Amino acid sequence: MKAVLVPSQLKGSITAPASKSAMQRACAAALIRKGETVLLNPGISNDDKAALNIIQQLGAKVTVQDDKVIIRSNGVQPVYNVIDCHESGLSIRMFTSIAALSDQVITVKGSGSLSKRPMNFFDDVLPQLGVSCNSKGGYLPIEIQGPLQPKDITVDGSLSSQYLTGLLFAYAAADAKGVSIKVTNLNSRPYVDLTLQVLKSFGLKVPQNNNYEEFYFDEAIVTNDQPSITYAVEGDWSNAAFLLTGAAIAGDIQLKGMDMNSVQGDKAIFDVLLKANAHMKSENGVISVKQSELKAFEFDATDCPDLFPPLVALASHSKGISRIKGVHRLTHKESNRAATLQEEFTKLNIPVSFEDDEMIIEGKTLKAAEVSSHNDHRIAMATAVAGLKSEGEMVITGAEAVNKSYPQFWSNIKQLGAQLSIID
Ligand SMILES: O=C(O)C1=C[C@@H](OP(=O)(O)O)[C@@H](O)[C@H](O)C1
Ligand SMILES: C=C(OP(=O)(O)O)C(=O)O
Repeated sequence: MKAVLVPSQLKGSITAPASKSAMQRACAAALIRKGETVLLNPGISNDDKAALNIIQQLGAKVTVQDDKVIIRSNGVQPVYNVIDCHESGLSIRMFTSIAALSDQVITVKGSGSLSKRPMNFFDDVLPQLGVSCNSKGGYLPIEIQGPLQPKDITVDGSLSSQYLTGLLFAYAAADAKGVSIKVTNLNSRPYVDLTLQVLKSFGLKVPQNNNYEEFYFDEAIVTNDQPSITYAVEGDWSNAAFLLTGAAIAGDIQLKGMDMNSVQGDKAIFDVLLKANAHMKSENGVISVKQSELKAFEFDATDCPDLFPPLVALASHSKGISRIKGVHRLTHKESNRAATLQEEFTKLNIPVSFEDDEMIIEGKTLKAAEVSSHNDHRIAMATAVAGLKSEGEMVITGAEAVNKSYPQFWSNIKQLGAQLSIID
């Protein structure tokens, strides 16, 4: 699928999509919690659908209604010996440890970009917890057989925080007592805060966080006496970043549905936009952003790597040289985002270079070109919002990649006034 975009202005009011990070965690929590969960504002992205399917494969009963999802579960009781994570990094890294709570042999599979993302963490760690684990040389598919037994363990958190998230859910579900997960070099820390917040919201056991170096599950017994809980999935700061950046480049919009007190690390987009001289404010639950003369900025995105793509779009329209730190965090995403951002923005006349762990972007007049999403939703959306102000018609191939996190992206920006055609 191709998106053909003519320079345009975004104007009007829109509600942000649901956070797939919160939605997938809520699915995991609803599976391990015994009882009924009502999810309000459920996500509809491919990653969210993958999570809803996985929890059914692991025994939960799911009813999807117009504006809510009802999940009934009695804990992990697989009804199928395969779980399919499609392209979701979070789902595979979270549900592999959760599925290992069962004593059945389970094959964990995925597709597309996920087949190229490393999973050797499981080969190293799960056997230490009594789980047999065989991956295909550190890649998918992975065959596991538990039951996982929580033990004192030390894991590496440098590649991804998602593995730790999976272990925290699995330990909470297994009612871990007096054990700790020690973690070295943890990156993407706000995502772990979100995990702890979801555990708490679902009445599950929350470990003590000792400076992101140790997560200690104490001896206390947690009783789950709420037969039904309701959880509202919050708005997604990671994808809101594209709408806000697009409006700062070429527009005047009001964005609803964002929690300014969210623990999502990508909320930092608000401060970076202000730093870049965007005209924006947050009032009564609505964020307003209006186009302005943008100026270069510096930002450390080590703990919020998903902000790189929208920030490169922002930098491309910001006068001067912007510097974004944390490039090493980009290698193992849906694409190698350091390489794909450089490749695609170079086509648009925007010089992107690297110095140590920093990406350096020069703001210049954007030339229109045909760019590729590399099957990476964030590359598709970054090039699109950058192309709102350019010297001609832009073509984005592989436009369907947005379905991974934000299937409504093209229709949402069209509704805001982007002159856009989608060609199958
Ligand atoms: O836990 C999560 O919801 C996520 C964690 C981050 O991954 P890493 O921890 O691998 O950086 C982020 O990039 C991903 O999009 C979602
Ligand atoms: C990297 C991402 O997601 P995941 O790792 O969950 O596939 C993303 O959404 O940018």
